[in-house]
Amino acid sequence: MEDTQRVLTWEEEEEHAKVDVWKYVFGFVEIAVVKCAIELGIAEAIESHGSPMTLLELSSALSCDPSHLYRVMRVLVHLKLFKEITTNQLGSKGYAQTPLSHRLLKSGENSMVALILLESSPVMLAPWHGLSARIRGNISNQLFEEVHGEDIWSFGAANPDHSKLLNDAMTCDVKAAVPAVIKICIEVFKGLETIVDVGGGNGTMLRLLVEGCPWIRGINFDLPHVVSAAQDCDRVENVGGDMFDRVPKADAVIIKGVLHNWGDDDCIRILKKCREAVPKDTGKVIIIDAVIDEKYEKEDKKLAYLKLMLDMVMIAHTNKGKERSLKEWEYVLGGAGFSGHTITPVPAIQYSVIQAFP
Ligand SMILES: C[S@@+](CC[C@H](N)C(=O)[O-])C[C@H]1O[C@@H](n2cnc3c(N)ncnc32)[C@H](O)[C@@H]1O
Repeated sequence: MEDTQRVLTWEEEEEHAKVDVWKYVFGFVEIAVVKCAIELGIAEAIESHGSPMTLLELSSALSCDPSHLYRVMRVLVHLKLFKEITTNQLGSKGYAQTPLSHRLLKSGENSMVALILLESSPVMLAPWHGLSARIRGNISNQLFEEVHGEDIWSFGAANPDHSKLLNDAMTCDVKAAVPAVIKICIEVFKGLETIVDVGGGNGTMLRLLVEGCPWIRGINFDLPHVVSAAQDCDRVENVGGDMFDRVPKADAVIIKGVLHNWGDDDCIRILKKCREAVPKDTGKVIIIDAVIDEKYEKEDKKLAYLKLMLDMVMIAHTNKGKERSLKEWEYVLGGAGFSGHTITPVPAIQYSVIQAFP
């Protein structure tokens, strides 16, 4: 995509830098204020009120001190999470929802609450303090393990509340991604009678998939402690196990947001198990993950940045996980013995659909 913006002079950049650097001083404040909004239930209060709320209405509904709430709302309005609109001819103002604040509702198809609460939890924030030590190689363990004494999946097995938050957080992402995938890639699922979702978490992806493609039956496959808390759903069977040992057989495997948690060697091991689980002549493995466009040619800048942030998250929270470029995907797919693949970027989200053929 051609960049039509004029290149700034050093002096102009210097002027911007004076203000821009504060983003790195107080960047965490945005997350803290959004977390505060979620915990106070601001979006719920305005939603159940049914129309814009004045400061006094909102502070009384939330049992908050109006002067403090006013300051929080001033930031949230500045961030365009909520908007302040004139509600009558006398010029009274009220706070109203936006598409972003709808994502701060605890329930609902667009909710991102669990994901925000997970990533801003003390458990997930703690490893970030060791990022430079990890990059220098002063910490050989994964950062998460260094801080919590075990990897993220064992930690989840021992801490059911954290495991639930993690699975609920993944559900937020699935609800945003799967309808977009089905819309652009319905052909991928035609002709499949059975599909196994490897690392399928609480089964939300398969629920949405069998709803969108009613000809499919699914197997939700994940670690035993994860599937034991999975939801029951018609035409979906929950199976516990370890993807490094075996993957249940089906016409196709789908695997979303799992391979980026692992280094190349582990990825190849997982992909080999996936390849062995599907018929050699008609089967396929459908990978839903990010593909980093290293040339930044055709990409939306916000999505490109999101993928780079996700890549940092992989360093903080996994051992050798990473977001992969096209070449890196080709390497692991080739290493796992696939004969060919196609890649379809899904518009407006960070993922591509990679179909790999045995
Ligand atoms: C980042 S989550 C992705 C969940 C879901 N696919 C999604 O996209 O929302 C990774 C999943 O891999 C599962 N997992 C980790 N190790 C596993 C293993 N050895 N065998 C099966 N599943 C595993 C985790 O329990 C978790 O549900």
